[in-house]
Order: sequence, then structure tokens, then C-alpha cells
Amino acid sequence: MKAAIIGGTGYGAIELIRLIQNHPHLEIGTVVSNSQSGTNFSDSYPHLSNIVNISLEKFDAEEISKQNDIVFLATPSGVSSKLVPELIDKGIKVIDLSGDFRLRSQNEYETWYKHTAPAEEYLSKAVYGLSEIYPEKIKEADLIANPGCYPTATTLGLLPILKANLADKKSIIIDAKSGVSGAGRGLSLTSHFAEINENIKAYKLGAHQHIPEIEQVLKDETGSLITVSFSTHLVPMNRGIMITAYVNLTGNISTSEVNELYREFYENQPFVRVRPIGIYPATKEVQGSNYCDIGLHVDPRTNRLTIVSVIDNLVKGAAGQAIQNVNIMNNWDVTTGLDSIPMYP
Ligand SMILES: NC(=O)C1=CN([C@@H]2O[C@H](COP(=O)(O)OP(=O)(O)OC[C@H]3O[C@@H](n4cnc5c(N)ncnc54)[C@H](OP(=O)(O)O)[C@@H]3O)[C@@H](O)[C@H]2O)C=CC1
Ligand SMILES: CC(=O)N[C@@H](CCC(=O)OP(=O)(O)O)C(=O)O
Repeated sequence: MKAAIIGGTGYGAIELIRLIQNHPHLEIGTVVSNSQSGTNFSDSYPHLSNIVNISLEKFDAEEISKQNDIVFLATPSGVSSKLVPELIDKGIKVIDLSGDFRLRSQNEYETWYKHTAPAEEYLSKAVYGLSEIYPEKIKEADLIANPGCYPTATTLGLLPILKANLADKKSIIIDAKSGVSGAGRGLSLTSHFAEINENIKAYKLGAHQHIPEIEQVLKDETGSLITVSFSTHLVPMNRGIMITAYVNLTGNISTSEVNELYREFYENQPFVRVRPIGIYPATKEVQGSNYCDIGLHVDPRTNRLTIVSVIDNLVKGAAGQAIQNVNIMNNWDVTTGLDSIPMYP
């Protein structure tokens, strides 16, 4: 299958290129760049020299749908919503990496994203692509709203204990940290070297656009309205997300029982690895891979469960999960093209 990528010079697109090059059933078709059309891709990214020898093109929905079988949108929120209708109307399947089609409520989207919401007609076509939880819907989808990086790590970490009805739903706290590539390639004051190096910074407290996304998944999966305290921090590393979630338990359950519950929940999921008791995951242990690693600890003094969940924001948090969804849509083995070992150290 030929895959088109829009937003060609961004970090999400570059990660898609890396993964598609290693995928036995996918081939890079059109790569669209708003800012660099007409140039050779390896001029912008010399690490692709002699590997990806293509020229960057202008957006043309007609040509894209003629020449490709699937489209990945690696464009910012507010941009994807404008491109999706044209593409979907041409009959091509779309995987959108942005937040534009993740929230079902237009009002909620406008409140948190501060852009005009996508048209209801297209919003209602979108399937939320959390691969481990919604494979049946993903199989049938024409438009996938690929999940956000923080919501992927968070919901995979929280769902087993919530679905077992063992958690207090009113007091969940999520402490989240991300490397700087999570903010994309664009230049900004908050991500330049002197601001980020040797520094940790909290940002968007109570205002992060991933809060309603997390709450939407938790409500869909438990039937209860769950509000979370969600605090994001920028940390001085390139890749990686760690969320540490604190959950008050409603019954007496030990670390080993919780561990067993998580292992059973993810028994047939190759990309979620539940760590043995006492061994907690680190971002470097999933770097460059599609894994989400989860560590668990119950403190019997507080009857509180601590969940540590790590992903690579550009892989399981973006391009890797997008490819995982394409595998599901095509009935290919879910690990196809995604079996690379994490880069360590
Ligand atoms: N970085 C991450 O870890 C994650 C990112 N995401 C989401 O994935 C999407 C891509 O992210 P990422 O690659 O990191 O972002 P980048 O900022 O690195 O890249 C986005 C690219 O989109 C293109 N673009 C920017 N503005 C416009 C515009 N007005 N019209 C058309 N194209 C435009 C540009 O490429 P060009 O000029 O070549 O067209 C730009 O390089 C975003 O929606 C992001 O929120 C989701 C999960 C994780
Ligand atoms: C480190 C950093 O800045 N990360 C970004 C994640 C962006 C993202 O994935 O945004 P969408 O949900 O709009 O796709 C943030 O916190 O906003």
C-alpha cells in the first residue's frame, strides 16, 4: 500500500517515514510540505540521504487520492480539520495525528483547542484509535483520530484498575512529563536550549487539551463521569513521556493482585508490558519503540495505587500507534513493521 504523509517536515512525519521504510506492506507515496514543496526531502533531513529520495509536494487532494491508498495527517490541530473533508470525500482512508477529531463534542473542542470545531458530519465518522482498546471499531474506520501522546500513556495505565471497579473515581491524580519533541519541531521560547536544559517546568495546568480526551475515554470505558487532576511538565530530554498516576483504592488489594489484574488485561497485547513487582519503567527503556511499559505499586498504609506508564511520544504516542492502527485496519499482524527493539542507552 502507498502511504501519503501531510506535514512532511514535522517530527511526526519524520517518524512515520522511519517506520514505513521498515514496513513490509507499506511504501512512501506522496509527501506534502506546506513550507518546502519543490525541494528534495533529504535537503531538509540529511539523515534520509540515499534512503528516501523523493521531492516534497504541494497539497492536492485529487492527486493524493489517485496515487495513494492511505493518508497520514501529521499537521497541527486546526489544520487537519480543514484537510480531512476533501480527502474523505475522495474516498481515501485517513489517519489524523492531530487532536482535531478526538473529542466528540464540538463545544468541548472549541473550549480546549481554541479553534473552530470540525464539521459534525466528519466528526461523527472518526474512530478514536487507541489500538489496544478499540480494535473492532478501528477495523471498520475510514477516519482515525490517532490518540494524543499523554492520553495514550495515561489511559493504558488507568483502564485496568478502573474497569475492575477497584478505584475511587473522584480523586485520580496524574503527574505527567514529556520530552521536548512532544511540542513539535517549530521554534518557541519554551523549548529553546537555555530554557529547557537543566530545567523542569510545569505548563498548561488545568488547561491542557488532553484533559477532556482522557476523561472522554475513561467515561466511555467505565460509564462514569471521571474528572482528573492532570499536571504536565516539560523535561530536558528529546523523546519520552512518563505519567505517574495516583489512584485511591476502594477495596483491599495487594501489589501482586494488581499486577496480576494488569497482566490479564493486557495478556494478548504485544505492545503493553507490565513490569514485575518492584521494577519500574523508565522512558529510555521504550525509546524508539512502540511499547507502553507499566509499573505498579500499592502502598498498604494509604491504600493507594501508584501507576507508572512510559511511552516514546513519537512512536506509541504518535506515528507508531498510527501504523499499529493501519495494521489493524488491514488485518495484518499488529506488530508488522513495529518490531524494533528499544534503543538503549
Ligand atoms: N510530537 C509529538 O510527540 C506528537 C504530536 N502529535 C500531533 O501530531 C501532529 C504533528 O506533530 P509534530 O510533527 O510533532 O508537529 P511539527 O510542528 O513538528 O510538524 C507539523 C508540520 O505540519 C506542517 N504545518 C504547520 N503549519 C501548517 C499549516 N498552517 N498548514 C499546513 N501545514 C502546516 C509543517 O510541515 P510542512 O511545512 O512540511 O508542511 C510542520 O512541520 C500535531 O497535530 C501534533 O499535535 C500527536 C502526538 C504526539
Ligand atoms: C511537550 C509538549 O508541548 N507536548 C504537547 C503535546 C501536543 C500534542 O500531542 O497535541 P495534540 O493533542 O494537539 O495533538 C502539549 O503538551 O501540548
